[in-house]
Amino acid sequence: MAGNLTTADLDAATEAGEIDTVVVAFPDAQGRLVGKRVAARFWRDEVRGHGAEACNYLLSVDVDLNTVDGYAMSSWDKGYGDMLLVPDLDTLRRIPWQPGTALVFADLAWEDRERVVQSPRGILNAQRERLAERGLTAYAGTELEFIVFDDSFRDAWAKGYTGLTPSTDYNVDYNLLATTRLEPLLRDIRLGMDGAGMYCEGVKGECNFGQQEIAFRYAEALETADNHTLYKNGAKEIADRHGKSLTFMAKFNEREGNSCHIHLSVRGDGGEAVMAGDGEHGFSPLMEHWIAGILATLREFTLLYAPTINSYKRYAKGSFAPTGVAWGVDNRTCALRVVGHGSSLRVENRVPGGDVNPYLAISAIIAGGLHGIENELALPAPLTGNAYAAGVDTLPTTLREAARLFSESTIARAAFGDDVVEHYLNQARIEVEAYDAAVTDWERVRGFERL
Ligand SMILES: NC(=O)CC[C@H](N)C(=O)O
Repeated sequence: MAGNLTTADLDAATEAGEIDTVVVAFPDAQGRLVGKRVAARFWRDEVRGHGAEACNYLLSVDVDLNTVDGYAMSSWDKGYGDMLLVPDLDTLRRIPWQPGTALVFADLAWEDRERVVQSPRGILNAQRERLAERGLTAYAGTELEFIVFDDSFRDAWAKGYTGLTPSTDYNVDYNLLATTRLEPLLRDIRLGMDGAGMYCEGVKGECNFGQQEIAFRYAEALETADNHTLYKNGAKEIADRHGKSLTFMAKFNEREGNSCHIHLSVRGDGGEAVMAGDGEHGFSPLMEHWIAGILATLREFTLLYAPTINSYKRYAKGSFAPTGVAWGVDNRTCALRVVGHGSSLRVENRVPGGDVNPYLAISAIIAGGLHGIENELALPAPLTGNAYAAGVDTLPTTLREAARLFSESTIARAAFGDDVVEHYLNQARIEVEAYDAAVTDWERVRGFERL
């Protein structure tokens, strides 16, 4: 079970007055946690059995919750009606950093209980089902980096996010001195997440000023995506209480960006390892096809790994973020880095940044891997040495290019369906148009006096 509360536990905690609020949550199209807080007695009497409702515009608004055109599932013409939030009771958990609170994830359905296919959980469930048809299960771990600032979120907003003070004054990769100053916050986040049913492995400093990475143990793919979403929300809530702010944006400044490397392996129905074998590098044929499929779809699926304008700023040579389509064995310059042995053998996909929607990125990895298996794709030779200088195909360098590649992908349409492809193409189109219309600080600094 993914959460740490049974419905009976929750009823008992409600009866004892320990829990009074249940958050009914789901990831939106940007991968943000949204939903409602309901009274625990109302949860017990109504929501647990019948679900709750939310406006269907929540999957088709921009970051700022503006209603925007072009979405088939929801529009002014369709009246912006409701979707049903169907609680996934396996995800029920305590939220220790909020008093008297529990949380449950919900799947999104229409009134007739049909899946909302464009919903991130729905998309991942569809890919999990494709794997299950082959007797396979995916296990994933997501490694989110973030930067901590001494400014509160509200002060940072008021300053337009300029002139912020990072919580350390220098590169803190593996640092155990300056990062100690952050321990009260980092420890609260780690213990909070443990109390919400996650297995926190630890924290380490990273290269940018104030940059950190908290690691969690891998879990079944849906559980990991849910935990990732809750953790991002919770880390910000806990930072807020400490009067600090933190960001997962892919590239905050011109130094190192925030990655979200995704480690993923598949196993058989009985939990047995299927990726290790007698082939070259200790791979099974399935593993060879799997990597080949992820590699072959890397460019056309980049939209699902890198969903914002900002995502593409991270792909800088020599930054530890990838720029080229290559795989290697324990090679951090490659987009795909193979690590582990035996049952821990896995592919680390280094393309996603901290702004990724994990449900979509994990779905892309599974769909890519299945494409490789179904077509028995041959694995190219691994890249040894510096992938930045290897002259390999490059990842798309803009959201516009990634959207074009995704729109032309017959593999994406076969794997996800046209409804899903069109939905996320529209999201990209809206984002590109908003960016094209914005005049930025960079332009003013270059042009105001000197041009
Ligand atoms: N730990 C690392 O490999 C650093 C990753 C780097 N911060 C990125 O954005 O990809």
